[in-house]
This record gives sequence, C-alpha cells and structure tokens, in this order.
Amino acid sequence: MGLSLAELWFSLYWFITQFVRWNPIYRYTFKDRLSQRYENAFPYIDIFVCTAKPRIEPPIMVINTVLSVMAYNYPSQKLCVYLSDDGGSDLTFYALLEASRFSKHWLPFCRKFSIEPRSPAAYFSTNPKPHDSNPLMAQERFSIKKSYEDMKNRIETTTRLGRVSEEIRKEHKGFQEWNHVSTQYNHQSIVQILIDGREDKAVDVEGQSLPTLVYLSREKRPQYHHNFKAGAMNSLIRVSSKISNGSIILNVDCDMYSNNSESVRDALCFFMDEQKGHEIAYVQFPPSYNNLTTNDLYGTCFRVLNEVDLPGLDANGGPCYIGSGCFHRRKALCGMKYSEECEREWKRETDRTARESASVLEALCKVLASCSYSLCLGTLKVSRLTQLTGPSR
Ligand SMILES: O=c1ccn([C@@H]2O[C@H](COP(=O)(O)OP(=O)(O)O[C@H]3O[C@H](CO)[C@@H](O)[C@H](O)[C@H]3O)[C@@H](O)[C@H]2O)c(=O)[nH]1
Ligand SMILES: [Mn+2]
Repeated sequence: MGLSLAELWFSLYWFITQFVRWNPIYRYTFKDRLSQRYENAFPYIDIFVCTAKPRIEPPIMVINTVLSVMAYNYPSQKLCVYLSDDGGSDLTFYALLEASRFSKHWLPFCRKFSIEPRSPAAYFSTNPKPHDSNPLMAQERFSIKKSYEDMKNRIETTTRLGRVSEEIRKEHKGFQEWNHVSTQYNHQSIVQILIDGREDKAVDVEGQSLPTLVYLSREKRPQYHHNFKAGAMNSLIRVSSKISNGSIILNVDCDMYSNNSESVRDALCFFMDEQKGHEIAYVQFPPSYNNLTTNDLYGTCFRVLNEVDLPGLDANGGPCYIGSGCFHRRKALCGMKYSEECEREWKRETDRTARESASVLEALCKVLASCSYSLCLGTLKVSRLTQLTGPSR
C-alpha cells in the first residue's frame, strides 16, 4: 500500500517536472565585449566565504577557497574578500594570515601563466607535472609549489596542535582578540583587515595591487540565536557595506573553491546587460563536486540538476537560489526594487570607497557584527531570497 502511494507520488512528481524541463534556456556570455565597453567602469565586488567548524572544515581547505577567489581575473582594487568564521577560531585566523602573505606570490603566478583552477590545492593535484614546453613556468611552478607546501605544513601542524604558538601570536595584533574569547559560542565580534587594498603597500611581488582581505567573526552569546549561515550573511552584508560596499556580492561555502577565474566577468555579462540587466537580481552558478562517489561515477556534477533543471527553471522565471556560488546585487538583498534608474546611479558609484583608516573601520564594524545589532534588524529570510529571480548559466 505504502509502496503504491510512493509510486503514485513519484509519477505525479515526474509529470509536473516535465513542464519545467520542456523548454530549457542555455545562455552564453561574450566577455570580450564586456571588457571592451566597461573595463574601466567595472563595479566593486564583495566576496563572502563562510566557515564554521575548524575540525570539519580544515583551515587549509578554507584558505584554498579564499585564494581561488582572490585570484579572479578582475581588477584587484575592486575585489574585497571577507572570511566569516562562525567557529571564532584563531587557527582559521592564522591560516588566513598565511594566505594573505602567500597571495603576494600566488596571484602574479596565476596571472602570468593563466593557470586554472586557481585554488592552489586543486591546481597542484590536477596538474601533477610541470609543462615541459615552458622552462620558465616549470621553474616558477617548482618554487611556488614548495612555498605552498611549506605553508600547508605550518598550518596543518598548528591545526593538529589545536593552538597558535606564542611566536606566531606576536606576528599580528589580531591574535590579541583571542585573549577575550571564552568559547566558540561566547565571544565579542572580531574584525581584522589583513590586506587593506587602498594602501600603497598592499601590492604583490610584481607591484600589482592586491584585493582587500578581511577576517570577520561575528559576536556570539548564548542568549542570542545565531541563525547559522543566514546570520553570518547578515553580518557580512552590514560589515562589507561599511568597508567596500560592493554593488555585487558573491557568496561561496568554504569547501567550494571557484574553478574558473572568469566567473566574475561571466556574471557581469548578465548584470551589466544594457537591455535586460536591471531585471536580474542574482546569477547562480551550478555547483560541481569532486568526491561524490568512488571512481567519480557521475562525472563530478549533478547532471540533471545542472544541465536540465536549472536551465528549465530559467525559462520559467529564473532558477532557484542554491546557496554557494551565487552572485547577488546588493540592492536586491537589501529589499530594494531594481530599475533602469538604479543602473545609471551605479555607474556614478563605481569610485566610492571608505575613507576611514583600517583601525577605525575595524572598530565601527565590530558594532555592526554584534548580536544586539542582528536582533534589531531581524534575520534575512530565505523566503525573500527565493522570490528573487535571475538566469543561470
Ligand atoms: O552556523 C553556521 C553554519 C554553517 N555556516 C557555513 O555555511 C555553509 C553551508 O553550511 P553546510 O552545513 O556546509 O551546508 P551544506 O548542506 O553542505 O550546503 C548546502 O546548503 C548551504 C546553505 O544553504 C548552501 O550554501 C550550499 O550551497 C549547499 O550545498 C558552510 O560554508 C558553513 O561553514 C556558517 O557560516 N555558520
Ligand atoms: Mn557544506
């Protein structure tokens, strides 16, 4: 009886889904035209990476994701990367400090040899051998691989130990914050700007500017509910509005590195489309997974979801919001309706950055990441997110 009901339900489900799958839309971008028209008028992009549990989400994995988004092929002065650490862990902070130093070598290397993917761990594991045809690359690859492995060893040793040594703690003022942290669920907000992209000294080894890099651990108190990732996203939206206020926000989970350095430009082809751009609230990238099954039976992705269901939904008002890998307009997340006038405003807003010094910004942002601030504004409702529509690619 139960089985027959289940069969009946799945038949009905299959029948309904066919309507959605009837007329899928596949979209293509023309990034060369985007560059020709807008290269100097690109918007600021804020990228949020979320992590919560240093034991399940090891700091070395987290910083690989951070490095993959820092290395986007996009003007670095217009990129600002935020790591939200709901674990409130100094181990994650230490790993991010290491990543901020390593990025000075990694970003020029990626740029020079156009390497993909730009997560160092993924790059070194998918390209185990250097390219013999280019001796310069082979040499540089050897040295950058060595410095990556040294960094990885330092981070993993510290993670295994479970605490940051006294020598390391002296390397950055940010570690002093942990003098006041009692537990993961009971601590003040911590905001540390590790790279301030506005400064002249924020450059890589080739003298090119680096993206801004911010560590955030919002306040946690036992009497306040923290609302998991949605709570973290709320804090990130507030804190980033003070520091960089990028018009476009990308969110990635810490275990989902970006496997394409052109993703920002792909998303902008939709947002900056002169005719239809203002109708688009978000651009959702389909996720791929590396380790779903032994021997990777399904070719690293959910094929039906990515190749049939999402393009099908696109033809019916827009794909659903999946979470990681989604670009949003900031204004859409803040509940504003987007119109053609906003598009014109946006063009005027592209050169706006905070004027306060990094330490003043840190102090201001701590207030924005506090529990009482979250409480008075309420939480970002998932229902709001699902109302927004936009195309997938
Ligand atoms: O209190 C919390 C709990 C989780 N997270 C982060 O949120 C992300 C997602 O949480 P997780 O428990 O890993 O959820 P998953 O089921 O693995 O992820 C699915 O659900 C997420 C939340 O809707 C989407 O972002 C993902 O794309 C989707 O794969 C991770 O980066 C976590 O670090 C926080 O920041 N704070
Ligand atoms: Mn996850």
